[in-house]
Amino acid sequence: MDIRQPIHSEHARTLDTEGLRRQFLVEDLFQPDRATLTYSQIDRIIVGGIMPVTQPVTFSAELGKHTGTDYFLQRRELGLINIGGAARVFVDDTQYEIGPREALYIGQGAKIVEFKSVDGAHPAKLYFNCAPAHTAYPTRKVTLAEASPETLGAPETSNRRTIYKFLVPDVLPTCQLLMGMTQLEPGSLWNTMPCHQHDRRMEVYFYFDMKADAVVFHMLGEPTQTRHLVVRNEQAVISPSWSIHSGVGTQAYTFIWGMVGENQVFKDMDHVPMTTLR
Ligand SMILES: O=C[C@H](O)[C@@H](O)CC(=O)C(=O)O
Ligand SMILES: [Zn+2]
Repeated sequence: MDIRQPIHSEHARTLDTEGLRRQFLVEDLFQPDRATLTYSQIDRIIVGGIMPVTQPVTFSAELGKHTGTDYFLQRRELGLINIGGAARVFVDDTQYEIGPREALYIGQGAKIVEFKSVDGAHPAKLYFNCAPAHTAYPTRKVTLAEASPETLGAPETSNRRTIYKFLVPDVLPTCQLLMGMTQLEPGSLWNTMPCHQHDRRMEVYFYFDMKADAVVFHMLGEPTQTRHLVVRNEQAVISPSWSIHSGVGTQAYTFIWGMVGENQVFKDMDHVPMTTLR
């Protein structure tokens, strides 16, 4: 488990490229036959990836040591979106078929969780966010069609994109986790500009669908103290509540966003006027 401490905005201002990457960037999310986990002490979100190739993957009993519980999800909920080949997920006594671009919400208290690829030659890639939870809401699969798609932006501003809201209160109840996927149209490069903050929630962006030589310049920092990270395919960025989160790619890309914190109101954003940015 990679542990990331919370970070004050005044500290973040002083960092160079390597320092910013160490604090905010999550790399190597998908490793064969194991789960990778990055634990941020900001709202205690865990960001990770699971890629079963030759054998099933489970959450090891040792994870309970990190969470101080008998088993990993005893006091946590988990949301995942599959960006790879078809997956089969076992949650206690139930089996779920999670196809490409489908999501699964696993409610608090799930004891035995196992992840398999249907075909190891086209392995599943399960990107997940996991957060502390206070009650057990039902485990449920959510398809792309159920994710209430919303298309925003325009070709003139290079930000035409569709937001699929998978885990939001309109679709299903969760304790605090919100998750969705935003897909850019070919030729569109910008996400989330004009940008925003939400003091009440932290957020994590995970970029994918990118060629090996493509990059996204991900913008972070306070609106008057912006910085950037060069992000490559299948890497994630942790965004504290005080930070903007927006990006521009060298080609179109897709990203998964996940939020935890005070409320679950997707539209509750503090929009940053373009004239404020520095
Ligand atoms: O708080 C909401 C999140 O930042 C994202 O949903 C924004 C996003 O997907 C986009 O504008 O493309
Ligand atoms: Zn946001």
